[in-house]
Amino acid sequence: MTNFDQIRAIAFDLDGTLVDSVPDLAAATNATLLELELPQASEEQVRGWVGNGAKMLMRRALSFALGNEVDETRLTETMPKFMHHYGLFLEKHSCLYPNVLSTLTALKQAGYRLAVVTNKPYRFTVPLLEAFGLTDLFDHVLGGDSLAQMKPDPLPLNHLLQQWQIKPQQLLMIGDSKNDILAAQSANVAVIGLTYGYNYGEHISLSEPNEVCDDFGQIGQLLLSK
Ligand SMILES: O=C(O)COP(=O)(O)O
Ligand SMILES: [Mg+2]
Repeated sequence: MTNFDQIRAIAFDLDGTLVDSVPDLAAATNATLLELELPQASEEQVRGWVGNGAKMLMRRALSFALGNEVDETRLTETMPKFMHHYGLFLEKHSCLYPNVLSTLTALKQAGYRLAVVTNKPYRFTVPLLEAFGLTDLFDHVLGGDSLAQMKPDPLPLNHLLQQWQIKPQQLLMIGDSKNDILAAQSANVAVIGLTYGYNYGEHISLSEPNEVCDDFGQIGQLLLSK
């Protein structure tokens, strides 16, 4: 088992890790497609499109609905529609995964510094955390548009290392997608992969995280049972 003794700070992914947000992402995607008079997508399809931010989600949705590569102008015109619809849904059908609140609270109480590093646009990230009572747990919140690059680029994690003035071996990333694992590996940061989230239908162990967990509560067991 990986030794996490040096870890002082933890960066959490959001969608598919803390919050099951696909029902609302699917509702907003379909509201957008409906407005464009395009065919609807299933929740299962949308689940496979989440992971690289809102623009990539709409690129994949339009490409499905139109049956071809998406014209950039059309995508640019569609984004405000999606952002409007998602802002209306946001947390309506979303929920926290089991053991998230209790584990985050225990980690915070144990002295770990916590951050959110998501590819979701920042403007949706903050109200979503607020809706689930998580805001006060995190010292830093980085959205997909907070910096010049999003995961799988290591920039958000390198940014945290700088903000917190800690070494890569003191930071741990926790996420459900290969984008989280790749970002951590590129930043030389240890990473735990979760099996219950969204990873394009691929098992997270294929990305070779340091540990794999099926339940968020197991993170507490790995980091608090000393
Ligand atoms: O919004 C997305 O595409 C994914 O967001 P995540 O990075 O929190 O999983
Ligand atoms: Mg995720």
